[in-house]
Amino acid sequence: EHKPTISIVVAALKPKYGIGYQGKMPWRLRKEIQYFKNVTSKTTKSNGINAVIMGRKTWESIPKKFRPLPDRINIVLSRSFNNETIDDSVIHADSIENGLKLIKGKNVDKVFIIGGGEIYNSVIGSELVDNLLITEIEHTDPETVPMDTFLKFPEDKWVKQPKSELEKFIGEPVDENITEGDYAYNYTLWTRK
Ligand SMILES: NC(=O)C1=CN([C@@H]2O[C@H](COP(=O)(O)OP(=O)(O)OC[C@H]3O[C@@H](n4cnc5c(N)ncnc54)[C@H](OP(=O)(O)O)[C@@H]3O)[C@@H](O)[C@H]2O)C=CC1
Ligand SMILES: COc1ccc(Oc2cccc3nc(N)nc(N)c23)cc1
Repeated sequence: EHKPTISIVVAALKPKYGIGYQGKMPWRLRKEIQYFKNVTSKTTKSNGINAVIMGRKTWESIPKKFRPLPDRINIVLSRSFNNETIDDSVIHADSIENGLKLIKGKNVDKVFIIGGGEIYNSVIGSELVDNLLITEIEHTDPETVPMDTFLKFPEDKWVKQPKSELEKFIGEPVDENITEGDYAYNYTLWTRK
């Protein structure tokens, strides 16, 4: 069984890497949402499937009719969960390690940690995480964008890869310098130094 790569995938507003406000994302970037759906769903492994790992609060803020996120195994983390497989697409676990144990044998290709703030910041220091897929967002006046959740990642421990490496990881070309309203953003891949 090949060991799946584990990547954080997040959209963050520079320079403070803000990611949320009052339980929501402070922006709605249509092409960026498409990128997120495509990257986390696309698998190059024959009859493979990807898994997404999220915190209980992020799961609860997905409207019932839209969860689980389709075409991906959804692993939800809560300290009060027993480790159990709920159905073909949903797994409950009390840690990432225990969640990963429950997907063994399911032909999982890539694993993506999709939020939220507490999950990101509790795993970003862990050796478990191989890649950071950060959509780096810029704004004409970032201080005017309301934020209360920030990605705390040690920039000295990670190195931003060239776009060619990101495209290799995803398996297709990516746009650059995308603008939507007052936002401009680029997709990036970071690996450990
Ligand atoms: N910009 C972006 O790309 C994204 C931003 N976000 C933003 O993040 C915010 C939501 O994040 P947040 O409120 O922190 O909630 P999370 O989605 O991170 O969920 C937090 C819950 O996850 C569980 N949990 C956290 N750490 C662990 C751990 N180490 N082991 C087991 N369970 C754990 C706990 O559940 P319990 O309490 O049940 O024990 C905790 O209460 C929102 O603002 C959302 O918009 C979310 C996704 C993407
Ligand atoms: C409320 O549920 C969710 C909230 C956020 C979420 O993650 C995202 C949603 C939309 C776009 C996203 N873009 C990137 N780069 N990373 C994420 N994790 C995203 C996924 C589910």
